[in-house]
Amino acid sequence: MQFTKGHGAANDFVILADPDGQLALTPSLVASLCDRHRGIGADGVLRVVRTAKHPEAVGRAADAEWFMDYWNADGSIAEMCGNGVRVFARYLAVSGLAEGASFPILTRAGLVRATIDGDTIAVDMPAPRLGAAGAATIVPLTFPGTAVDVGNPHLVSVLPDGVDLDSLDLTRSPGFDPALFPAGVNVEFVTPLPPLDGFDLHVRMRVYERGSGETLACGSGALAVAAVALHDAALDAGTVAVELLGGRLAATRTDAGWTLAGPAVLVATGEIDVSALSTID
Ligand SMILES: N[C@H](CCC[C@H](N)C(=O)O)C(=O)O
Repeated sequence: MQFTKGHGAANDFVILADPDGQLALTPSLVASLCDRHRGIGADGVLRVVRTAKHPEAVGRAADAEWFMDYWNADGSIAEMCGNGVRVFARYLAVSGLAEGASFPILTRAGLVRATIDGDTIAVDMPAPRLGAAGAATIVPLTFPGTAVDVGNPHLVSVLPDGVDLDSLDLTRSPGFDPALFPAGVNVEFVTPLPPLDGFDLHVRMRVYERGSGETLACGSGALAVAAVALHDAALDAGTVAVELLGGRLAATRTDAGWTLAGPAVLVATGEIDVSALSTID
């Protein structure tokens, strides 16, 4: 089976071209592909399938030719992946499956439009919906967090003064109330940075992703963090520079909606011997 490897700000993905939806992807196969020692290694899998050929997307073919079937590294499925859909767009453009610099892509969280500008790919994203500030507490850190829905669930905690982002142990999932997030949640920790020319706000974040653990970048998480930062600054529009371990993403709100922009690059292609993948059950 052919694959392509790509990443957006070091949030990396195995891309599987499956235009007719023939691949029998399973949680076990996805987890094996994402295994960084026994498989290819990635934070997730992007399956490229024609909208008309995916059972979850039937009827939407008129909106977009391609559907992003996103899977987390543990084999779970997620509704949205902001870095993934940007890498997906790069793949469509490079492989000639999409024409022009701007085109629609269907995701489980709805339709997004990707716009390619050299090394940068921007996507319009679902408008983040904020829950009540402080309604969710991250334990045992006991930091208050704000739930943010970006099509997928996020819990954003602005660190108290004096708490160093690098001091957080994100080798395991931060605790949260499962009653608040029955399907799990991506947890972001954010701290302000000094102003940066060309941006209204400047922050730094780390993230423990649902289904993938700590990743070097999270696009939907950057949008969730930007939404909380703009809200806390009483700004109803603006561009937030979000520094992540893997690089910088820009999250912008205008009265037309929200966009996420940053690098998206394809680094390799190869052949998978599926029979040699140890299934991780
Ligand atoms: N782990 C996330 C999906 C990937 C999100 C992230 N990689 C991004 O770029 O948005 C979830 O289960 O909702």
